[in-house]
Amino acid sequence: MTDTPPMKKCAHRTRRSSDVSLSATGASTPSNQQSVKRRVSAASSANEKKKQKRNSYEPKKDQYIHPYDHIFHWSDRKLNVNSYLGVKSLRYSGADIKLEEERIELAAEAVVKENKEFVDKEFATLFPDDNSDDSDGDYRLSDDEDVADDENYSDSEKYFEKAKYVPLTFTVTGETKITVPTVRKPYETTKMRFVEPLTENVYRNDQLQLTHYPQFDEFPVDDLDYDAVTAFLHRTFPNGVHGSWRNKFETSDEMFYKTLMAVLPGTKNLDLLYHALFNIFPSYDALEEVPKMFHRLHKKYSNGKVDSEILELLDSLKDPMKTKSLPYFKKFPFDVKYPDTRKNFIVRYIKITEEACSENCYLHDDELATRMKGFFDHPDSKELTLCILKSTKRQYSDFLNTLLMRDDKDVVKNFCQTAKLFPKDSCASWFKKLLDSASASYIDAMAFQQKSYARRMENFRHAQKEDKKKRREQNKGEEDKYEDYTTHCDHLGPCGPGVKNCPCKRFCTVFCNCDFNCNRKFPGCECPPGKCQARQCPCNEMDFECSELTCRQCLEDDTPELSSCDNYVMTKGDLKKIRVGKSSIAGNGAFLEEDVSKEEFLGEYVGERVSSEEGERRGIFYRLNISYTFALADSGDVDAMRAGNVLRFLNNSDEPNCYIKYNYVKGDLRIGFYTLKAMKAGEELFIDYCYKPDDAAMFFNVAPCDRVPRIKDDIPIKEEKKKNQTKKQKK
Ligand SMILES: C[S@@+](CC[C@H](N)C(=O)[O-])C[C@H]1O[C@@H](n2cnc3c(N)ncnc32)[C@H](O)[C@@H]1O
Repeated sequence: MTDTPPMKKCAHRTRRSSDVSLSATGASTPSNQQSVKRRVSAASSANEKKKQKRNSYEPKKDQYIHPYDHIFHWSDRKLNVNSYLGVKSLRYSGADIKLEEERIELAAEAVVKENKEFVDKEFATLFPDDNSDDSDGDYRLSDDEDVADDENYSDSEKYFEKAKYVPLTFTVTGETKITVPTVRKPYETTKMRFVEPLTENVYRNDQLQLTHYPQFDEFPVDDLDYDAVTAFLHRTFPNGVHGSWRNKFETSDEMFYKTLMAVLPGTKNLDLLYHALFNIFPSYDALEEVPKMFHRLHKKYSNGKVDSEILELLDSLKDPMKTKSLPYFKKFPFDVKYPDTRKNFIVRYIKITEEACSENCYLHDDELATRMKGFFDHPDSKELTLCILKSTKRQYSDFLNTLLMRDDKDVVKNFCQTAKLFPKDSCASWFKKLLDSASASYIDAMAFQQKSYARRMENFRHAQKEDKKKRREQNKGEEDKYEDYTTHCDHLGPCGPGVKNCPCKRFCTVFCNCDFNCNRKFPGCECPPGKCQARQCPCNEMDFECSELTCRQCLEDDTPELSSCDNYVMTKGDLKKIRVGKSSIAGNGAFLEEDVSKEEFLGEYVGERVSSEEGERRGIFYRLNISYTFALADSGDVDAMRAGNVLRFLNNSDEPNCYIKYNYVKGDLRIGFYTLKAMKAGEELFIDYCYKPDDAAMFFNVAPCDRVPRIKDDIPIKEEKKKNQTKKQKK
């Protein structure tokens, strides 16, 4: 788990292994429950703070606006999209949501009615002589059956009454009273388990809504309290359980789209609209995904008559996949996404406006008019082409970032508008600074040479030393933790933890989009082949696997069969021959199928790469059975429950023959398994899970059926047991 305290005894060779352990996430020991709660409450207070901060958001003049800041957030923060609709942004309350819901419900009812009429008409043409005779196999309910159906099933309360499962209200210790929507006990089904084989981690989103209730018969107890488990699930998933709440309108995509189009013209606040939509149609993905889906549906169902106003509106909503709310989306192959990473400039086009904004407008400046000529592609052009150097001066960077890094757009349509946001200088003066930072041709821009490796390494080490000093003062000597190096930066100007636009906390990597001479960019190593296992190798020192983007020499002789670099094993995806067999300790285990030597790489522990929060949620189910989750400090979890490789079968031992070492591969933290000694084929492999005593007691000594939480409480069961015992004694 993310905040696992120092482990009892750990054979890991990793220097900072205390950050990580095979997670016993969700184990139902009291201490663990408390820690989950603590984490939840800490997270919620942090969220509250974030929310407050967002609500008080007022873009200041002069403020750099990062592209992500324009992305739609689920808050009542003021958004440009509302001004597009010609109304002011509104803050909203519960009553506002209710009103909005009513508006949507009306529209949805109309769409459903229209659809029903359409279907009826279709049927009428298909079966013009139909007189409800089902003799030809076309079964239709008789009038009587229709009534019975209505009476028994249309009203959910009556339905539940009939089924003897009524909604239950109860108080969870120390928490608020909640009403639990009841579910019917599912039919008996056979268990189905399979694991998808993986060769590398796959990134998974947070699943904020549970897609379906679990098969309760999977839980190995007879007296399981279904209602309590249901309540627990509702508390665990922020967006509830699919289909269990107000899912009044189970509709098709098309009907959902029609409802949206019906309500959109009267919309005063998009935040509110989406919030209410989600309340009514919870089955339509998580809250964060609705805007994206809206875009997709519009493209699909507008029948070629794409409404440009709507599209513009949708564009302004942006793709929430890019936001930080879904932490792992940002990690998709950025080395492909940013192929220009190694270049030191960006290209932008500036549209020359027709009207001057003021007396000090750049359009009135003769000197600038002459300079501009050098940036036109041809004499009649109305757009300047600029190659802007990323290493622009700090004094200019706020302005240039706001002007050029917005909306991922290449063309700046209104220079004066941005200049107005920075009134400390005139429009003409900002334009001059823009031209100062740019070249007119790629060739000129490329002419800036990359500094030598030795120079870059020297700058890097110096910057790291300075940072470390500062951190030591701030953290009072606390040990460095593993960090997430996939937050690559993408801005102009210098980098660093104190710099507004730079998300890189510790240092930049080759995947960052900053200038190639950036002082904070890790330059890789220059070791000869086969020498990178030594701690003297800068990559090894940083727990980074060598990369062909930074390290030239060690990978020079690399072939698909044989790696010339010994710090490249996980990138290559090497895996020793290992089979699954009956363990000498518990359940299945992993056995060698070839001889290995000491300190040999066995393979990477792969699975679904999820956020720590998602790991916690999944852990709630795993505590009922078995856990395959590895926690990676603050970088999330690797869960091999549903997908993984053979290394998921390694059991725990206090005398392990393998150990774990964590390495960054392409900036992402990954788990490597290594041997502690030479071994022969046939031997079973073990690692030390580094569990806390509570977790060990839970997962190693307690049968799964005894781990099941009886939230409604144990008392009736205990009393039942006592009664039985006294009966027996009497006999
Ligand atoms: C990653 S799995 C290991 C493979 C597992 N034995 C199987 O059959 O799939 C971890 C689970 O194995 C079991 N386990 C591992 N080491 C154990 C040990 N030393 N004693 C008891 N159970 C153990 C626990 O149930 C634990 O949650």
